[in-house]
Amino acid sequence: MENTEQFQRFSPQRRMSRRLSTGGRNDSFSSLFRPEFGSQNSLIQNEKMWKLMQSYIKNDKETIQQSIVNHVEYTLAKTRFDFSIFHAYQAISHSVRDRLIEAFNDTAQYFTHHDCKRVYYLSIEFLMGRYLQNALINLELEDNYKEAVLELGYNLESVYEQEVDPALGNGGLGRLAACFLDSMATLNLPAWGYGIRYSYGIFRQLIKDGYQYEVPDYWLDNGNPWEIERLDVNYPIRFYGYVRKIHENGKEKSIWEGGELVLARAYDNPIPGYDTYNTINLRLWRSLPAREFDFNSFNQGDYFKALEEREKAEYITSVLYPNDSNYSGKELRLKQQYLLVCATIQDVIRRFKKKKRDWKELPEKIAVQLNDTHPAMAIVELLRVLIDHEGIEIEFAWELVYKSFSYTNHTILPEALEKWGIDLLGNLLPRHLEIVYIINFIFLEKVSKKFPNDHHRLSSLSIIEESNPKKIRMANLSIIGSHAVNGVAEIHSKLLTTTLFKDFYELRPKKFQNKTNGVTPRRWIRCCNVQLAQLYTEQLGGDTWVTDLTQVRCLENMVEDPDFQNNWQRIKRQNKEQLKWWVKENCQIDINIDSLFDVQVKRLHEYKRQFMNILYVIHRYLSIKKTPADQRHAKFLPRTIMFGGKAAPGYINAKRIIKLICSVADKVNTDSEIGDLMKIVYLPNYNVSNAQIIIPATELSQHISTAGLEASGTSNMKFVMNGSLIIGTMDGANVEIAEEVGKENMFIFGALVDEIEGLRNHMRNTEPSQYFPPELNEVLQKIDEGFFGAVDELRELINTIRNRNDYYLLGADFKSYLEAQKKVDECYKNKSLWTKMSIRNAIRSSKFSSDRTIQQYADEIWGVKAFQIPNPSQNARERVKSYDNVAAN
Ligand SMILES: Cc1ncc(COP(=O)(O)O)c(C=O)c1O
Repeated sequence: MENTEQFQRFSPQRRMSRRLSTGGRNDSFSSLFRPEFGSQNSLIQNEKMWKLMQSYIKNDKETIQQSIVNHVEYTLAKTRFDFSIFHAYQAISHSVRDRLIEAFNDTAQYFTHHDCKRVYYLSIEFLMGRYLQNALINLELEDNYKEAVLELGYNLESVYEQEVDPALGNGGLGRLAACFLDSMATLNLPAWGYGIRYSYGIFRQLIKDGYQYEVPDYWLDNGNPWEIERLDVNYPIRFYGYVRKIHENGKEKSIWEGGELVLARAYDNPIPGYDTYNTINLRLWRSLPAREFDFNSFNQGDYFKALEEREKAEYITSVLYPNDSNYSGKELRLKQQYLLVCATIQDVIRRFKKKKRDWKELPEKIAVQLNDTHPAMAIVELLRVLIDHEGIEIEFAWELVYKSFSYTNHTILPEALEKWGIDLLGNLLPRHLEIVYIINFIFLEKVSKKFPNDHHRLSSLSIIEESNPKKIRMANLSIIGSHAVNGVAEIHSKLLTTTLFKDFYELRPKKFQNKTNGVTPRRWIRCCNVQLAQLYTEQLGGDTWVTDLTQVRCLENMVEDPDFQNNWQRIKRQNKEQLKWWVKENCQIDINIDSLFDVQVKRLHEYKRQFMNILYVIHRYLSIKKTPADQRHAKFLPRTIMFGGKAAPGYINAKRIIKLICSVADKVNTDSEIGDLMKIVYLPNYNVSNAQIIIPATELSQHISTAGLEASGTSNMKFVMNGSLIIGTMDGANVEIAEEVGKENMFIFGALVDEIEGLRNHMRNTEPSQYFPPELNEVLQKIDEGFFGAVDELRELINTIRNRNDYYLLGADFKSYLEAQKKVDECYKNKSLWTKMSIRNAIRSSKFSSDRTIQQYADEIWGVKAFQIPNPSQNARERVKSYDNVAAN
């Protein structure tokens, strides 16, 4: 038990000596910190209180039941006469939370005690999904709770269903951040996530008459047992105002003042690792009115107006922007971004300064990872604090910043690249605009020394885009302010260095890296596919594969084993059964359990080409119709084609694609000639908890983006891990999946990334009806004729590809897509062959564990090491007396 003794040597006084970080009039940065209150506090002096905290809560059935019942009575104040299963969920969650908090506090103190280098993962989105099952599995308490809860009259699985799905993200980027947290905790890294606690997550999607309706998702309606509101952790955030210059000791000093102040309050969300006691933190910020009282406005009698102003502060973190891969240049969005980074940087600096040390140690103690450019203003904010508040010379401050930051790029789509107009930015953050100009000036001077008179290069590298109005390019800022830049799959990282960031690459090639994405096997196998997890555990003689997925590769010798194949098929069938019931309940459609479950679930986007999928479905439908009835079953395999995903509310073409899918579904599903041969389903409100049902049940999943446009994808990895075969293009992580599982175990089609430019040129110079294959022309004509109704809007949709304007190259890839689909049918006819391919996909997918990804980030970018807190003895459960050493957090 490494370090236990050291823990015991510290005095209890310091435990609550955390500095309070706000309050009062916060007109200057130095007034952020209130004096410590610890030493005067009698509770802290009271040895008895801390002694009482020394033992852990036990995890036997009776203790668990008692803790649940206590929460029913004392937390929820419920009686037997008004108690529902939802209250049971709340009480159970609180009892799990108690256990999480023990580990969470001890972990925080352990890291502080070891003064380890920490990584801060900044992301504007965290798409966490439900907590309860994940927490129980990571704490290895699921069986204990199952038994305890059953005796109290509840089935744990039904209790899981009570939880709202916290959806504080749009899709891949936010879900990646959630998987990374799980891996950082599991790998014992001293890591913190920082994000925003939106009151409204991504909207709930309803599909009615084939149209998407967006319903606000006020996910906090019934409280959130998983968060800890930190009433004492509030930071002031300034917006607008002006910069005043003063001279001090012969130097010019900038003071940013005036404008508006709001507070950012911390909400902590414990993230437990698996097979470790370490539990890390996701700290989310919520905006609140600043506390100081504006006597003027209240005195002038405009009481309600003054209150309204204060309400506006809460609005900042109210809503998640529902755009995926699309930049929205709204001031409120910039406010959200700045609130996140300003509060986070204050928190990071406060923690760094808890110990007296030299600023040069900063990059040895912190690594800040930017998940895309949304939090990039953190670069400028840290520099501002160092030069304006800490009085550090700019050259040295810049070195500290640059060494501390790293940046992950998630897309090369031009519409997703963030660029803030200088008027908007300069108005909201005047001092930051000045600093951006300074950074840019220093940077461009260095560039022009290396490349004299290369104006083109200077203008492409500049942070300022010389457009009208001028714009700040956040990607350029992120690259310049980071010591490492990475893409998220090999092909994407390569494209960054050859296209979007080519000039940056030529300047500093070593800065550019690849970190292929990954997903956590805890949620995406162990939680969502319990039977598969059991099979692995039985076959491998233990469950250590959950933290070392490479072990499942050892099952290669089972691929030909008929018993293993049968088990594999049985598991898939049970998962299909579960999805069938979900579809019945949510879509009122009966689907054929023996049909091939063919799924495309992801955000609706033209580059993801759900449009091409549905065009193929129409072709298949027409082909069935053309075949004489008595030959149809011999010629066509039954398929259930499922789509799911949200369209951004303002994305008209994406919404038209939903309409087309639903119109085709209406036609096909009610066509008595088709019967069980084909069903089309639009799965509403695709989110993490639905994904956990859909993915394990899928047999074929579609990842069919135009080559070069999907940076990585992460759902492709989840599907493969769960034994789905991929029909896909050579794009994103599909390329590496093919390397791992073997091309022969996938259905690959379509143009390669190097061919795209040539195809686009060809398309522009050719009549579409000539370059489209006849099958596609036939399908387009049917839509045009009104065969599926909604003629006007569907015609608008098909015109997006018909007017020599098929940017996403559906026409070019359609023929090879048809061929790939034919191969799918052939393979599916041979059950044994399909099963073997499915097994190979799953057991060869270990590269795509986010544990691998995070270990690479830790070693190759962050330079952080694991610190595992000693696990308290399972028998005695004598608590490590860690409470008495240092102020945590
Ligand atoms: C709810 C949700 N949305 C979006 C994604 C990302 O999907 P993709 O990688 O296919 O874009 C995922 C990944 O599983 C997800 O769970």
